[in-house]
Amino acid sequence: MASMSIVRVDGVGKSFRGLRALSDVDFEVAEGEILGIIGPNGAGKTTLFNVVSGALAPDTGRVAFAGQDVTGRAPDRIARAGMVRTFQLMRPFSSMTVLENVCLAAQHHRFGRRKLREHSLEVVERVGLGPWAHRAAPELPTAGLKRLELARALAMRPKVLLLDEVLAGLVPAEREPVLDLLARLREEEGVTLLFIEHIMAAVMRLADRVLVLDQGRVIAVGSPQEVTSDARVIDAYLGEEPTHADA
Ligand SMILES: Nc1ncnc2c1ncn2[C@@H]1O[C@H](COP(=O)(O)OP(=O)(O)OP(=O)(O)O)[C@@H](O)[C@H]1O
Repeated sequence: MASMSIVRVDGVGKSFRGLRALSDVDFEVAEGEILGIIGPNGAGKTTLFNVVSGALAPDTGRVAFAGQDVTGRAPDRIARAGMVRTFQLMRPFSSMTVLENVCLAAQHHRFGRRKLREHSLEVVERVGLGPWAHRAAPELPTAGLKRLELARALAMRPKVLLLDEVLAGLVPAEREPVLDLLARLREEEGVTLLFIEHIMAAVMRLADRVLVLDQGRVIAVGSPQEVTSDARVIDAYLGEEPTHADA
């Protein structure tokens, strides 16, 4: 079957000592598409990213990126091939500046020293951390650390970016520029985005399609409107909306 999809997940299952974190997960993402991933705590969202990015080998099923089977391939190889993830808890190298942290992520491009710094500084400015470029990374407030995590991923020039709750811990005013940046990445560079997010307003605004996980299974896939009016989704997740309130 001819396919335009850049990411393809087929029959993925993963258990942790008998706990089925993922069961028979299938989906495809088209190049340049923005896929939101939602679901209650423990639904398997992060585990799915771990499998797709190579951090965890699935028990069953396959992951393909750009037509290549990458199942079980090392995460750094997958990242270098162009599928890059961010982490919920970012760990900057504490003895380094913001810029140095980004340079480190960009290093695999084998740019010369000057080009590496130029490229990294561009990315630092792009995420709005220009004024912080030469400060020690741990001095950044939460919103800054989130941006640094995004900058490190962008420095790798991803074709596919997997974002694990990039908005968590940000106040609404801090979210807007991040959402704008993500929308621009797709518009201007055709970057494909998969993003795990609890903030529904952000999902509604950014996602072309939404995939809903519950207890390790895909219970719905569709447009944000379709998914949010789906009775199963309301039951499993949106019904408890107050616990996901924006606070
Ligand atoms: N390395 C691990 N060892 C054992 N159990 C794990 C491991 N990773 C995840 N799990 C379990 O697998 C299930 C799915 O977890 P996962 O973190 O993928 O869910 P999630 O949807 O990302 O949740 P959250 O929204 O809280 O981040 C949970 O029950 C979790 O406790």
